[in-house]
Amino acid sequence: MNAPVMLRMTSVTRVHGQGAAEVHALRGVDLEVRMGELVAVMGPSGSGKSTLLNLAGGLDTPTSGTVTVGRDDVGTLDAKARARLRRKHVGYVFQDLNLVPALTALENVTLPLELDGSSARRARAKATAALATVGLDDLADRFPDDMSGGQAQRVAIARALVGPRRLVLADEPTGALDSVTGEAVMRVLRQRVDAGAAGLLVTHDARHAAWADRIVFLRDGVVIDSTGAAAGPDSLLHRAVRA
Ligand SMILES: Nc1ncnc2c1ncn2[C@@H]1O[C@H](COP(=O)(O)OP(=O)(O)OP(=O)(O)O)[C@@H](O)[C@H]1O
Repeated sequence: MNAPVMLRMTSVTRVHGQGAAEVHALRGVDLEVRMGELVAVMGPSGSGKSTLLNLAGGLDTPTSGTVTVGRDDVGTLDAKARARLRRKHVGYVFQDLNLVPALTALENVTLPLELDGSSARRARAKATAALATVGLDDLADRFPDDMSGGQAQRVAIARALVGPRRLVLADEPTGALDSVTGEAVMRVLRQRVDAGAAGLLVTHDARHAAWADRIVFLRDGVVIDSTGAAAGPDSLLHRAVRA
C-alpha cells in the first residue's frame, strides 16, 4: 500500500507582482510527496523552485490552486495558523541559514522545540542527539559566527530535522559544503525521510538529486518532466553519478 500523501499541490499557480511587473512563477503545478519519499526539484534559475518550496512550507500562499500539508489546506489558514503548521510540522533548510547569532549551536537547535512547548530538558536532549547525527556534538557550545560555513550548515540541518517534522524542505542544503560533508548531509536527510518524513529538495547538483526517489524538472513555472525511477542510494543512477 502507498504511504499517505504529506504534501499535495493541485493546479498551483503563483503570480508575483502586478500589472507590467507581473511574473508567473508557477503555472499549474501538480505535485505529491508521500511519507517516506524524497523528491528532488531541479530546473534553471528563475524556473520557480524557491517559490514552490515556499508554498509547500506555508511561507506563501498560491494565487490559485491548492496546497495541502497533511490535512491542512495552506491557502485557507490565517498567518498564525500557518506559522503554527510550520513550527510544528515543517523543517526547513534554506540557502541563508537563518541561525540566531546570539545563540549557541545547541540553543539554535533547541529553540524550535521549546517554542513548540517541549520542556527545556527534553528539548536539550533531543537537540543534543540531532547535533550528534550531523557530527557536531563537539561544537554544541559554539556560536554560529565562530563556525565554518559547513559547520553552520550542519547546525541548520540539525535544527530542520529535530522533533517530529513530517515535511522537510531543503533549498540547496549542501551549497556551502565541501563534497564529503555535502554527502553526509544528504545521508542525514535521506535517513530522516526513510524514518517517515516527506522530503522536498531543491538542488542543482545531480549527485544530490540522485538520493531522491523522484526528480521533478521545472522550467518557466511548469513541470516539464518527472522521473519515476526510484533512485535512492542503491539505485543505478546514484551509483553512476557517484562513481
Ligand atoms: N517576491 C517576488 N516578487 C517578484 N518576483 C518574484 C518574487 N519571487 C520570485 N520572483 C520571480 O519569480 C520567478 C521564479 O523565481 P524563483 O525564485 O521561484 O526561481 P528559482 O528557480 O528558485 O530560481 P533560483 O534557482 O535562481 O533560486 C523568477 O522570475 C523571479 O524573479
